[in-house]
Amino acid sequence: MPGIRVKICGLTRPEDVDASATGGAAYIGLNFFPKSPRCVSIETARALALRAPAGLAKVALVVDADDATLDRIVAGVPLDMLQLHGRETPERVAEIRARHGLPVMKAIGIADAADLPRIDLYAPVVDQLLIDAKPPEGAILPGGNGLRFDWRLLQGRKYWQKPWMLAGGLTPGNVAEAVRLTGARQVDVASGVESAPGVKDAALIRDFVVAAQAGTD
Ligand SMILES: O=C(O)c1ccccc1NCC(=O)[C@H](O)[C@H](O)COP(=O)(O)O
Repeated sequence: MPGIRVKICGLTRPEDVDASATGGAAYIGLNFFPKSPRCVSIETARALALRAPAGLAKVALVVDADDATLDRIVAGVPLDMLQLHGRETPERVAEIRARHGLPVMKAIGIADAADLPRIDLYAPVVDQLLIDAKPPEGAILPGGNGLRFDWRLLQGRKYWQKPWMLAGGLTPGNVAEAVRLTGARQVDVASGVESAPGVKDAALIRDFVVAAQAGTD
């Protein structure tokens, strides 16, 4: 069985790229949501993406971005995937995927069982799904809040129609349990590997990747 693939989301500094690569991550996330403490400019994102070694996939995270914004990001940054973390409809997701020629991952917020059908709604139009905690009402950030949902909601549902990642409040201390409970083969983390918002911690990244693999033991 191949190992768990980890995405470290919201890198802001060159040393975060190095820590993700040496720590064994499979993906890095570059955040373009202006209100996020993890937001980077196109110039910074480009420098971070160019620093990533071959095999470390670069994912651009956007929230309800318009075409002009997406055009600038895609033209300026070498990318492997787009992550849509807003209220994009399935039609908009399909449009973005066709326009930019990049694989697209749609984030789906989960709070309770009533949210689960949205996964099947988006599955036909995406390359990957990011199953994340739903942000609380009125939250400034639609993701990256360090909140988890009840992982038991995903129990017994290992095989969606598309590859998927589990996210939301994961930490080095709980990711093994999350993997065991949900059967996730990919996990994503932002705040659980930070020493402060937007500041990744190399030791936490390393511990997180090791702990994620332990979930399959
Ligand atoms: O991380 C952010 O600041 C962010 C802002 C706006 C939209 C999405 C954002 N993060 C998306 C991610 O992929 C996070 O890794 C995911 O939501 C999990 O975050 P966390 O619970 O902090 O690990």
